[in-house]
Parts: sequence; structure tokens; C-alpha cells
Amino acid sequence: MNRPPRSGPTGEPALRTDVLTARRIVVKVGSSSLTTASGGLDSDRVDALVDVLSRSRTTDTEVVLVSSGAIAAGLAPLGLTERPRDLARQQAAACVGQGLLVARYTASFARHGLRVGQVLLTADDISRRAHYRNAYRALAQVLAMGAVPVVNENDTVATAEIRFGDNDRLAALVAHLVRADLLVLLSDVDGLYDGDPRRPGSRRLREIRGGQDLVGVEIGSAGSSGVGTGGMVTKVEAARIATDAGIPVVLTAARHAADALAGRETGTFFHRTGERSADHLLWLEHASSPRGTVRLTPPAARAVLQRRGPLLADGVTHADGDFVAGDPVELLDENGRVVARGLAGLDARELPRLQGRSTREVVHQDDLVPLVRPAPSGDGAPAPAPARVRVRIRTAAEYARAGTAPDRPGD
Ligand SMILES: Nc1ncnc2c1ncn2[C@@H]1O[C@H](COP(=O)(O)OP(=O)(O)O)[C@@H](O)[C@H]1O
Ligand SMILES: N[C@@H](CCC(=O)OP(=O)(O)O)C(=O)O
Repeated sequence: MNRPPRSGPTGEPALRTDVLTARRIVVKVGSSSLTTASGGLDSDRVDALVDVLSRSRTTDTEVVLVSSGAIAAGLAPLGLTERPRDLARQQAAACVGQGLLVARYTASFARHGLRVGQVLLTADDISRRAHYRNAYRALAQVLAMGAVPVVNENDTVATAEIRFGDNDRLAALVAHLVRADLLVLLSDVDGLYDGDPRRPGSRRLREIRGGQDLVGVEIGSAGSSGVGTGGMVTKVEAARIATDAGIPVVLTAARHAADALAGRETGTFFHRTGERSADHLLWLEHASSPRGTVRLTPPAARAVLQRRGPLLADGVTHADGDFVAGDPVELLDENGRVVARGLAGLDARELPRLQGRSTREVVHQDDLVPLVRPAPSGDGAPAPAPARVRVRIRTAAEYARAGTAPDRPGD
């Protein structure tokens, strides 16, 4: 956006223009930056963060806070000494902890005369177009009325299938949802390192301009806090989602939040790599777990890839799964390769009598996101999209199936 930079401190080199010009910022803070060593919320750290964010508000910058910490905050009150591995007790901890977390933010922002509004989201809620619009409207209105939205995943109702699984990715998707100019990821580590930051010799990477800068970087799982979930893996994935959608990202330690928001050279800066994309399609691609598959005829697969129109039932040869209208589905070519994701316009049980013959719409054109690109030569074979454009982020359920997930809720 072409806005005049906010005034920054003078005489300092290398202020980040993208930060100074940002008027709407999503800030995500991890559990490890909000809790004490013995567990429970650390009021001093919450207040320190809120002081920084409140200063941004007075410089006319809107802030959306995505805050983890519900499960961590609920541990001690429930007599738990460590983060439970089972979903039911994580949900119980989140039930107790989310209230405490928001109460703490409410009191802390009130010191600056600011109100907070709690927003709890599940991936399922917002991968549907209508829900997506509702979420946008609510967040935009909270901001317009001068309050600070405090967003978290709705841990108490999110099952493995419908959860984001980590707040880093949630924050990237929220940044896209609210059309933020900047995403700031605050953690217990002051940036992305080329290897384990605890290992002597590891170097902080100051700037990432695209996937090529990540080659050879050891991106590891959660640190030693015992309350963080995704580690660097989910932060780098979140940065990819945001930068692909045209939103630059600063990743740094919570204690450097003031410097980060003043545009000073701290942490790792991920430059934008793409353009803003059509609204809910990013959600469809990154936030949704498919509920079924639909196999297409070759002409239908080509039409879908070129986004030439809706997918009609006469282009379908087979469907699997128990999806209903509005559910995300994967669209496969005749070889079984996933070529797109879409929101089903009808129920799976309706398809057998329609497929191959009817012109009923199976997926609306606006609800389709191609995952591979059509070959420029026109030989019919889809060419893979450049990695920069299509980074497939695994859902929590996929992580769990692959057995590679760090300790995260829902596993
Ligand atoms: N290449 C890397 N650079 C920086 N940190 C890394 C890297 N690989 C793994 N990590 C770990 O990721 C941790 C941050 O993730 P996490 O514990 O999930 O924090 P949060 O609660 O802020 O989300 C760091 O404490 C660090 O130990
Ligand atoms: N929704 C969960 C947080 C999940 C999460 O991603 O945690 P973190 O890695 O600390 O950002 C909670 O509030 O406890």
C-alpha cells in the first residue's frame, strides 16, 4: 500500500519500510512467551507485550492479536504439571485457560483504555465462504470500533479433523482474512536460525526472499519451553502462506516486539513473494481438510485447471467420501493426482445418479483452487506449479497420520 511511513526513530540505519507503512498488523504470540518457568500466565510478560501493542494503536495502526496460551494457562488451575498429550485433557485445559487468558488481556489493555474482543475460530468455520465472510465482518467491526481482537483457535470444539493445529498458520490465515499489511510472529527465539539456535555456531538469518533462501536450513520442532507446539516448522510454513499472499512477515522474540514494530532490524524478515489472492481460496487451500475426493474426466480436469468454469456432474467419473454440500473436496485427474480443491455444491450421495450425464454444478467456479498448473504447451499434462506459489501445508490430521507432528493438540 502507498501510505506515508509512520515516523520512526531518526539516525538509525535499515528501518524496514514495509513495517513502517503497515496500518493493519497481525501479531501472533506463542505460549512460550506468555508463561512463567513454573507454568501459568506470566502477568509481567503479558503486560510488556500489551504495552508495545497499545503504543502501536496510538500511532494509528490497527492490531489483531493472535494469542496462544489457553492450554498453558489452564494447566496449573487443573492440577496438571505438564501439557497433557490427550485431546480431552487439552480441551479441558483450554476451557479453563482461555477464560483466564482473555481476562488477563482485558485487564492489561484496560490500563491503556483499550477494550479487547475474543474471537475463537476453527478451520472448519472459516473454510466455508459464508463463515469466512462472517469472520471478516466481525473482525473488521471490532477493529472499526477501536477494540483489539484477541484470536485463538477454538480448542474446546476443534477435533483433529477441523483444527488448524497451530496458531502460526492460524495467524497467517487471519492476516489474509483481515487484509493485514504485516504479520509479526513473536516467539521465545529471536528469529530463524540456519540450525538449532541452541547449537554454538548457528546463525540468525536476517532476510528470507523466497524458498531458495531456505535451502539447507535446519527447521526444527518446538523448543524446550514444554508449552510451544509447532516449533520453527509451523512458523516457516506460516511465513510462506503469508508472503505468498503478499503479506511480509517479521519473526522475532517477544522481548523484541517494540523494535520489530518500530521497523528496526530485528529477527528474520520474510519478504513478500506473491500477490494478494482471491479471498477465501487461501483458506480452502490451507485451512481445510478434504472430506472426500471427486475423480474427473480429462476434459473436466483441464477445464478445472484453467478455471474455465464450474465443475459439472458430466465431468465426474467417481466420488469417494461422505461429504455434504459446502464441504471441501479434492479433485483428481484420471490418474488419481490431486489437481484442485473445491467446495462441494451438492452431497456425495447425489452424485452416482448424476455423474457422467447431468449438467448439475458439483463445484462452483469461485470455490475452486487449482493445485497444479496447466502445461503451457497445451499437451494436456498439467505442470507442477512453482513451489513459491503452491506450498501445500499439511493439516494437523495429515501431520498426525504422517507421524511427524511435534507435540500439538489433536495428535
Ligand atoms: N532453525 C531454527 N531457528 C530458530 N528456532 C528453531 C529452529 N529450529 C527449531 N527451533 C525451535 O523453535 C522454537 C520456537 O517454537 P515454539 O516452541 O513452538 O514456540 P512458540 O510457543 O513461540 O510458538 C525455538 O525455541 C527453537 O528451539
Ligand atoms: N490454541 C493453543 C495454542 C496452539 C499453539 O500453536 O501454541 P504455540 O506453538 O505456543 O503458538 C492454546 O491456546 O493453548
